Amino acid sequence: MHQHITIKDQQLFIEGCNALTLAKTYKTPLYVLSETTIREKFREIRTQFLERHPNTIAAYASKAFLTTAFVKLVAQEGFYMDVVSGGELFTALNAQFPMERVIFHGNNKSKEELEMAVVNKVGRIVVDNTTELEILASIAEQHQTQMNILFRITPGVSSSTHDYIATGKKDSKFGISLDDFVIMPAIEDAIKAPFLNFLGFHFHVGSQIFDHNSHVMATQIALDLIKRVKTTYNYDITELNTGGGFGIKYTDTCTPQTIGYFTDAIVDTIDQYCEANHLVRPRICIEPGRFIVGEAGTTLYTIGAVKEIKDLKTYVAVDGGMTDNIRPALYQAKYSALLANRPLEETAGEVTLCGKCCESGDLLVEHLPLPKAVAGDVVAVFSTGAYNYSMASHYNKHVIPAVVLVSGEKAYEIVERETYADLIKHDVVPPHLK
Ligand SMILES: Cc1ncc(COP(=O)(O)O)c(C=O)c1O
Ligand SMILES: N[C@@H](CCCC[NH3+])C(=O)O
Repeated sequence: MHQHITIKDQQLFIEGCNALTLAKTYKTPLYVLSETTIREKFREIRTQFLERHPNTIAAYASKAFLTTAFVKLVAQEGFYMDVVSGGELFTALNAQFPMERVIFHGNNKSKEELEMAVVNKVGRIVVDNTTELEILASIAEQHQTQMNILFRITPGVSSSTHDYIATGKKDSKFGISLDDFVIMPAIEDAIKAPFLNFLGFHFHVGSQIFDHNSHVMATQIALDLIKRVKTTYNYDITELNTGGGFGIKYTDTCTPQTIGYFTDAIVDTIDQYCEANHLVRPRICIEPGRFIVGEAGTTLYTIGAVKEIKDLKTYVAVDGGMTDNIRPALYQAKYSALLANRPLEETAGEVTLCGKCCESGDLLVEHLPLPKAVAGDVVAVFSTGAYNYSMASHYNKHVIPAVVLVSGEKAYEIVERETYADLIKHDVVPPHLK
């Protein structure tokens, strides 16, 4: 398992913190994040990408996991931040994240969101479609504010991942189509717009990818476009954002690569093409989310009901489920898990780890080898740092669990567990029902 997970005296530790003590102190379900692992991922990106190649920037894709403390951590690490909504932008603003380091994405940004981005002078807006281009040009003009923009393009490449997290295919809802009659007039409009500073292009081919081929193919397509912009408009593209998507380890079947495996291939492709075609080598940006925070997360649950169906299967139910981790239900995502109180005990067979929501599909791990589990046991599910807390829901009026950041032997609660009162605080009763 991951470096920050160890077993001492038959007990599971996350960094220097005993998982059972965390579960007892903060209650379960509980999201636990290893700060050391997160910082190690930032360091890997720095040494293998930012410091290895000139004129590069890296942004953290905040959709993977975002809280105020996390914004502070990203700021401290000196990274940029990708936001995709007014809510994510607000979280960054409220935590005093430097706005010039914000990259604002989204396939359907509202006028209000675009206005918020302009008023707060975010560093870059990634324009997703021509409607947005028109609206943004007029908002920037109204506010007499010069805005840096990129175009998200749909490179038309497929990547080997789940369909729902593949975003680079031609039929994707994201990005501007590369059909000539769509992209070329849009580029011309962007170059001419008095309050827009057109930097270049962005693509994102998908998520949880282990092979650099789709990134390289999309890079080549973007480079051909950069060359066309130069020959058609004599305009130098100065930035190319190649997105995120770098895969992590959920189970032993995953084969994650270093960040350098991806970025070396991307940078080499760009360097060679630009040299051969006498183009200005654009600044290269990446924006990983899962890679930075995914492996750092562990979710702790307490086991309740155990249902053995003779000769069929055994359900082991925990006190959370699809409300804190929707990924198995949404993408058939696989996870690995251990009993935190008896991590070394021999397995008694395979079980289905399920949640407590009123859905048959509320399963966390199928075919999980586990010792004989009983009520009160604590189970740890690994690699839950990305797209778990950020995709949590209130289905069945479950409260969203607390998040604890551990660093060595210290544990810091960075999100408090919700209360039942939180669940109804926005309810309004009209007069005739009072
Ligand atoms: C535009 C964009 N950038 C970055 C990411 C981050 O992806 P990942 O968490 O797979 O690195 C996503 C999400 O898939 C995205 O849509
Ligand atoms: N939410 C997805 C990742 C983002 C996909 C689209 N940008 C996941 O859990 O894998």
